[in-house]
Amino acid sequence: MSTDISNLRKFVSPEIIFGAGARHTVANYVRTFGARKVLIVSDPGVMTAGWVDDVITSLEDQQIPYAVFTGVSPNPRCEEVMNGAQFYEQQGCDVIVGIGGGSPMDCAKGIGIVSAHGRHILEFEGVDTIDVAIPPLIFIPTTAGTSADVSQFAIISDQNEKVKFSIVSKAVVPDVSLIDPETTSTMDGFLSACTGIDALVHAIEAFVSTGAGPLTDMHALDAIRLINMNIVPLVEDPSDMHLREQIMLGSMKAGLAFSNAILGAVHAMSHSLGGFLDLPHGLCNAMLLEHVIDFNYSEATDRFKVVAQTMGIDTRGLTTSQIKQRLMQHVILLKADVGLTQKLAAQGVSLTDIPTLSSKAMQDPCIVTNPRKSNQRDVEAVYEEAL
Ligand SMILES: NC(=O)c1ccc[n+]([C@@H]2O[C@H](COP(=O)([O-])OP(=O)(O)OC[C@H]3O[C@@H](n4cnc5c(N)ncnc54)[C@H](O)[C@@H]3O)[C@@H](O)[C@H]2O)c1
Ligand SMILES: [Fe+2]
Repeated sequence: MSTDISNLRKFVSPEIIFGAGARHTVANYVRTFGARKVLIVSDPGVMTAGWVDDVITSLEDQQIPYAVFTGVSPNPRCEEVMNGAQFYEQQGCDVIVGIGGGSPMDCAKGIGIVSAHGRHILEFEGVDTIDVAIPPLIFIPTTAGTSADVSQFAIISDQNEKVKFSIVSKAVVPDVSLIDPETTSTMDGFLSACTGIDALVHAIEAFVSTGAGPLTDMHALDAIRLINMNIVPLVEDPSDMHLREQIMLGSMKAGLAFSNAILGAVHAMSHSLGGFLDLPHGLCNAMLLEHVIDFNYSEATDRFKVVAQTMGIDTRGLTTSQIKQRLMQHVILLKADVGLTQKLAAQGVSLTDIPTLSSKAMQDPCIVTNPRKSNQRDVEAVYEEAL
């Protein structure tokens, strides 16, 4: 009997511990890897918020040696990965705990890759480029957005080329993800909005991706429902821990979906934009979302109809074109309600930048699973709409 391998689907995920207080169990998980010394990777903002101290307390309670690396900026850079890998070697570490948003977690993945291979991080751009086992990774996300703690992506910024590049591999799925909604309580409204919209984009792009399937769809739809329902109330009342938990759950489900179904043009274009202007990742996605939906809609009408219904739009009696308009309008209003009304031009993008931005977006792996095949001119037109 022959098997058509194009019909096969795989699903990867870390061991996940979800719930308030999960971060305090970090030393127990470190122990299971027999760690000699732990490298904690974080950034100054997360350090100031106090979350790194909780990791240190947990490790000290069990007399586990550690070193702390916080030289990571938003949109983590190649040099930061290389510095972190050098520090990891100097300190004789053998397990990595990443605590923070997507930036420290991606930098931690990069440190693991570089220390295992002894080569520059730039050499690992692309899909399945990792051929040596990397050190155990235990992650604690402090934003409810990127889900780098469950994903097989690492996104690093190359400031020589002014572009962010993707490393996609099962090897960068962490071993353990301690998802603790309490860590998101110190995010301000803008960060909560940017990261929440990033998670929503993950879920929508995963659901309409050409890599979508039965193993990812339920996570994507649950994520859309949870984020759509709770993100505006959360930004209005950032202290509501129940809402924080719902958005964290939505983010995790979006992460499981996109890690396995991959993403689409919003992320391809957003990586290009974020590398070019060093803007917050969620903001880049927000500025592009409805314009990419507009471009993609005709190639995935049935799927977008389900997205619209999941966001509470009553599609009965509506034509395809009316559903599309209602969905785009809903997305614009949702973004406005969380304070994200920015346009590309005001962020520093000019018409003459668009060919370069587009050619870089065309090289991003996320463009491959976009539901509508796109050429460079298509991508340019979408950037122009978003100006
Ligand atoms: N690997 C993946 O699967 C994946 C997916 C999407 C995005 N990303 C990447 O993740 C990065 C963005 O990550 P992000 O949006 O989580 O933000 P971030 O990690 O860049 O953090 C942004 C700022 O928020 C601060 N911060 C983080 N958590 C905080 C908290 N709980 N309280 C107070 N301040 C806090 C940080 O100190 C930092 O100054 C981008 O580089 C993006 O490309 C990766
Ligand atoms: Fe993202």
